[in-house]
Amino acid sequence: MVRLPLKQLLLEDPDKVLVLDGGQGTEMENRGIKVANPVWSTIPFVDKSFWEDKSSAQRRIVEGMFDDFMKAGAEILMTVTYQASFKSVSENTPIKTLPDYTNLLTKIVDFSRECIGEDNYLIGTIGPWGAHVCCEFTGHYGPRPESINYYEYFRPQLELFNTNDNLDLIGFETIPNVHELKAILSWDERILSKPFYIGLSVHENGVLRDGTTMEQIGNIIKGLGNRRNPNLLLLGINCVSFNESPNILESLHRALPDMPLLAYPNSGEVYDTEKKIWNANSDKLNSWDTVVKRYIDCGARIIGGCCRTSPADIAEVSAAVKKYT
Ligand SMILES: C[S+](C)CC[C@H](N)C(=O)O
Ligand SMILES: N[C@@H](CCS)C(=O)O
Ligand SMILES: [Zn+2]
Repeated sequence: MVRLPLKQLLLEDPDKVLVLDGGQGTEMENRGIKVANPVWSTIPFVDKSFWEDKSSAQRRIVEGMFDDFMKAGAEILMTVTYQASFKSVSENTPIKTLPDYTNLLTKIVDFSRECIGEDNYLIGTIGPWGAHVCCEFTGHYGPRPESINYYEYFRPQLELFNTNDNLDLIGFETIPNVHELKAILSWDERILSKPFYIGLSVHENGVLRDGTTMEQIGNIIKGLGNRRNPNLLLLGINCVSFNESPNILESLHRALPDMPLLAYPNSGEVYDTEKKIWNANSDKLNSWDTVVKRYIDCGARIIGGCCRTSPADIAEVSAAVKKYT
């Protein structure tokens, strides 16, 4: 293997900050793939022609997207599997059985590795339980969020990601609810046997979407003691307000000063879950240069962009990372 194992890289090179890619689902949409559907950005992979015709238009779009993020400086990239849980896929596409699902996910992971080559790192991304009911920006998980069987929901995707050597890291993204967070944190190395991170979905007022404070999250993690899964490499924020993201990351850093962090905010636009469109919010008060510096100052080791950020944004992230490391 050309690249060092990620855990080793983060430990042995404490000044290294990895540049992540940008918002894949929305970038695919910019390039002509209609992602407004129940499996969202997984949609092109469900079409047989994606695999049968290597020059299909959709395949070229996804390859072009990976290429442009790498040209912009990304050195750690994601599989497009945010809304590819077994539940989402089997309820909304012709892929109904576990073997067919496993086959699909394996093809997506292996294709992504081919796109990014052996030098770059690959993250197997897993959206939250709330993604399939579109409540990752509210955290409203119904009357008894503590009773949801999160493991059952994640297991098929997780088991495949654990064992596929093309993946360096598993990424739980946009987690908005503390019960879901606690469930993930309770899983030991038998369930999560590969390095992983958790990206929190945080309101612009600085609390998790369900109201949990960063201080409370810090206490939950500290309270794990020696039950903490050693594969938890990073904690951070994703798809959060661009303007507020440095303040939010700083509050997470105050709560957990020794924790390696990651940050990939969205463009600042706000998602309309009914119409599946993005609406302008407030003007950008900061530049990537400013936010990246503040992320690095509080211990960020992976920095990139989430929804509605493009290769042009990642080029700015990359320039700032070079400047401040
Ligand atoms: C991060 S959001 C834009 C993903 C899409 C959402 N869960 C939906 O289904 O519309
Ligand atoms: N990795 C996903 C995150 C959605 S919030 C994407 O970029 O589409
Ligand atoms: Zn996002």
